[in-house]
Amino acid sequence: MAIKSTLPLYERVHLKNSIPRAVELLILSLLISLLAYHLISLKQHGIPTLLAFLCESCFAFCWILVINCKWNQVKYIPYTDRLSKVVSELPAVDIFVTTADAELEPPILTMNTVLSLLAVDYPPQKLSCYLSDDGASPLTYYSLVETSKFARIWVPFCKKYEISIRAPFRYFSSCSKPSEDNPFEFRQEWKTVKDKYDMLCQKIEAASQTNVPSEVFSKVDKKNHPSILKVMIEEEEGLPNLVYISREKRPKHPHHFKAGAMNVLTRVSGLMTNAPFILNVDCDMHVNDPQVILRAMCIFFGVENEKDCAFVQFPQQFYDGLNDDPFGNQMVVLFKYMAQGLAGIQGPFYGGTNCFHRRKVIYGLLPFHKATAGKLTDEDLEKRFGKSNKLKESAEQILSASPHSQRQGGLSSSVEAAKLVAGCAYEHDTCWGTEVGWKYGSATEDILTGLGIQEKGWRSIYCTPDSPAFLGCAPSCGPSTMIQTKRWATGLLEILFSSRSPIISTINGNLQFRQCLAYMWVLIWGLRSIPELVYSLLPAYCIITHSHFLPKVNEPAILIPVTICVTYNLYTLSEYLRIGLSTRAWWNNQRMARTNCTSSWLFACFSIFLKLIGLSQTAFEVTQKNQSQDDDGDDQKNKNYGKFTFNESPIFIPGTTILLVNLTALAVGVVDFRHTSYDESDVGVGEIICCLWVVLYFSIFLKGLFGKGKYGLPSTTIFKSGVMALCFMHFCKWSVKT
Ligand SMILES: O=c1ccn([C@@H]2O[C@H](COP(=O)(O)OP(=O)(O)O[C@H]3O[C@H](CO)[C@@H](O)[C@H](O)[C@H]3O)[C@@H](O)[C@H]2O)c(=O)[nH]1
Ligand SMILES: [Mn+2]
Repeated sequence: MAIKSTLPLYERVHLKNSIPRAVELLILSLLISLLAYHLISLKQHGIPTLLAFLCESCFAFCWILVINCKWNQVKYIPYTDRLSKVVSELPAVDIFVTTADAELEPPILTMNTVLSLLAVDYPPQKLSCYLSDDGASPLTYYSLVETSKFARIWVPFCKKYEISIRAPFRYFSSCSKPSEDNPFEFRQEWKTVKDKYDMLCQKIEAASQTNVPSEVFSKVDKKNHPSILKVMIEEEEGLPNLVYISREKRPKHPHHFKAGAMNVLTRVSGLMTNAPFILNVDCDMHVNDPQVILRAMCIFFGVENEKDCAFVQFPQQFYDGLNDDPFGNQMVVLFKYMAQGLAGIQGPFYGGTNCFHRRKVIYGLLPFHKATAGKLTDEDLEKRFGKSNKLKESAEQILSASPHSQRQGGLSSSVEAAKLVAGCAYEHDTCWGTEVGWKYGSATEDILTGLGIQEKGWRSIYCTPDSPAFLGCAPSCGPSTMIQTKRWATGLLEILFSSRSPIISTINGNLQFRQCLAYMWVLIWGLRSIPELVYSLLPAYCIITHSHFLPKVNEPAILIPVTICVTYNLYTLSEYLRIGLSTRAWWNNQRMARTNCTSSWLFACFSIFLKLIGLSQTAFEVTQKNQSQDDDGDDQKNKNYGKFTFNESPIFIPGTTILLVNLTALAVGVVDFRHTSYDESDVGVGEIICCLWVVLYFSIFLKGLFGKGKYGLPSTTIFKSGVMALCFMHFCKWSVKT
């Protein structure tokens, strides 16, 4: 028995990566040689070389950050079968789901997420699921009422037959009919459950067409309403608790978007169930692996030192992803190598969803303080957590790590107190949003909150079971992809330029130096747009002005950029091929990376600039979540499957401009080439090839020039870009004269 209990609950495996490391260092040394070459030839070539030198210095710096992130690849493997031998009683877990807009986030998706959570393999009496609805939508409310009824047959069905997929829409689409080999009883029940699920879908669909009748929602304005709170399932045999919350909103009070919603969820659940662990997911992220909570518990209970695991982050993966990831938003490679590398430093960043937290960490506990409550007076508690006595009590319980005492009365008895802590004035003069809970001040509240945890010295753990733990949807058209990446880059810059930047945390706090570099890698996304923009115009500039930034083809130094280009592309390609992705996916992602960088990230820079000079505020634009691409006919659909779409947004101007400039430069280059013999020509072959390469990278826009409808660039965008391109040409001419 003694032997059994010493079996570890998880294993930490170092993955061998000597070859990638060697290639990374090779690329770095080549970059340094290129810089040296530019430095030497600075006098001879002037401005273009200087610009190239500056841009390449930025690229080299980013590359160092990348190498740092990827250096130690680590994987965690939890052993759920050992859990019951080590942990006699599983702890309670409060689950938070956030939704904000019933149109962009169809309630049926949210309901599937909720159902998949209610049906996980974990003692149901230990689970409570809280849905926060920032849209205060009667439809979402109604859907949840109906879902709670359906849950009463769905959950027992899943458990009885050990159904492997517990989001009904995924289950029924993967299994359209049980085979005849199944027992009669199962087939019968399957039919009933399927009929009930279809009915649920129909009801929600019908309700979305009409105004939903509801006594709770008479005259609710979603931007101006009191807290709405309803316990839908309470301590029922075999079912977790289920609670609906729509926090109070008033026009004059900032609501802090998702972070605000998370803090309300934390307080309300603190009053009602106060579980020591919290799982949070976005409304589109359903559970794909029913054992996921058990896996997380293996890690929480398996770590020798609590400090090593503030939170357990699972990767974001997506279902029904378009083939070969045309929009570059499935981020498979990113999650694989980057997050796995972070796992080898101080742990992964918090990703905002698919993450298990310790409640006490969210409450701001320091890792080396096992319990602080002894030292906290009532006044301290009030300053941190606000006026609610019940909340103060519950927080004290969490911070003092006193054994979980039985709640007085059920959830329903806390409804009034809970409405109070869900009020928009509750956080006044408290630490919510600063030292307690999810942090305010960035559109990427996840990174900011995770940084706040890690700077205290906590570590985190990245868990990647073979079958995806959670699955969600990725944006399915051009504009929403761009808006999402713009929001991320904006939020990240907000952190970089705030007093909470990781540099300060490393100097004053307990953030490890290498972790700080890792944060820098992600925080500077927006800034990278500037050197990339310059670099994508540089070859064109050189061709038009008959200057050079690359060595001539007959100089031996030309081998440096050529080798960088070949090695870098083979290296990134191998990352895709090693995990079974296609060459096409690699190319699509490279292309999107350039597009995102010079468009969305550039706009992020603009919006941060406007914010810094006090002209505007940043907001959280919710991503559209439905997979159906469009309402065109079926044939049409197949032909346009995965094709990039555009709209009037100015975000498409930089990409179009870059394309137009490079096309013009190519034309100029070809003409020049034909009018002069090779030897006397100033046109650099290297520059021409670069121009071509840029055109290939921006081929999305090339297609957009000729596309029809939403697959084409709007004529106003083309016109504006044309004007910008002309200005650039003018600038080139002017710069030669002076
Ligand atoms: O005012 C708001 C805005 C958003 N949300 C919710 O926040 C979640 C994430 O929003 P989404 O539009 O899906 O953004 P994504 O860019 O897909 O989200 C990623 O990036 C966010 C940070 O930018 C993280 O918070 C998310 O967890 C992460 O999945 C969704 O459940 C929303 O319902 C709210 O509850 N209230
Ligand atoms: Mn999302």
